[in-house]
Amino acid sequence: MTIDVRTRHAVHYSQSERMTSAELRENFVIEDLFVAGTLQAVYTHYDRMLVAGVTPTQTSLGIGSELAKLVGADYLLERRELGLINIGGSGRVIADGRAYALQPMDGFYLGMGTKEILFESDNPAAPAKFYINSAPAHATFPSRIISSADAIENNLGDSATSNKRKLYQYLHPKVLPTCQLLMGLTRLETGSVWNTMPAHLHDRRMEAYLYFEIPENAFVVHLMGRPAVTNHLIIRNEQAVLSPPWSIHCGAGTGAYAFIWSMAGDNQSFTDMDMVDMKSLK
Ligand SMILES: O=C[C@H](O)[C@@H](O)CC(=O)C(=O)O
Ligand SMILES: [Zn+2]
Repeated sequence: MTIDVRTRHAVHYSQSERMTSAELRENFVIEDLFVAGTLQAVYTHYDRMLVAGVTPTQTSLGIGSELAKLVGADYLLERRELGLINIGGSGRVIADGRAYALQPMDGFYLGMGTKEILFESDNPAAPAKFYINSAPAHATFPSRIISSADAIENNLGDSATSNKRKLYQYLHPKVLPTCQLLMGLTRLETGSVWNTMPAHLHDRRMEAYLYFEIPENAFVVHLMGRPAVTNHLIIRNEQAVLSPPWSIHCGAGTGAYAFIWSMAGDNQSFTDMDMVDMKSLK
């Protein structure tokens, strides 16, 4: 199958707090997003966010009728917008006949109304890996590349607390208008391992994390749950985590790593976070 589509239902914390590790993974971890020559899609009921990984090799891969059917439209972006960041080799997106070349770590926004979408890699041996998020939209904003240089750089954390990191805002109101989607990339500095510490909540926006640049034997311990009832998820390279509105989302790696965070929901204010008192974590 070159296109695989799965659905994830929204989960109440009273259920997740009783789950085994395997059940938590089935509901909150996406293990195989980047499978050579395929499009892997997960339709979540958190703000109807669609999370997908596209890894084109010899031939192009397109967003076709399976995803249109999934959202009950003539084509996926009939009433949706799409954002992506390329975490693989160079490649391109062809949108309604127009080609957009994307280097590693380049981002891309496709506005509502785009009908035909194809993905290609320059070199099948080092394929592009397009990490995609799509959310419902109400207006058409211009499609455009957000190069890694266009993203807004923020310096966060401190090496003394092992959380020194650079956070790049790609899909952000200061960079370009979108309906819902916010998207960016955070990279830990060597020797730092903690992301999003101290942790926060934002009940009005869901969030997804795609962890990458994790060496083979390394991993990230991602923390989820209500602050007083946390669970952990062991995350390997290029696995994603769905973060429900009621959940903290932070983690520590066995070394440095990077991740793409993205959000959809009621506002686009990146700084709208309810900080959690770290003394309350259990
Ligand atoms: O709501 C914002 C998100 O949780 C992330 O952007 C946080 C993050 O990447 C970090 O602190 O490193
Ligand atoms: Zn957050």
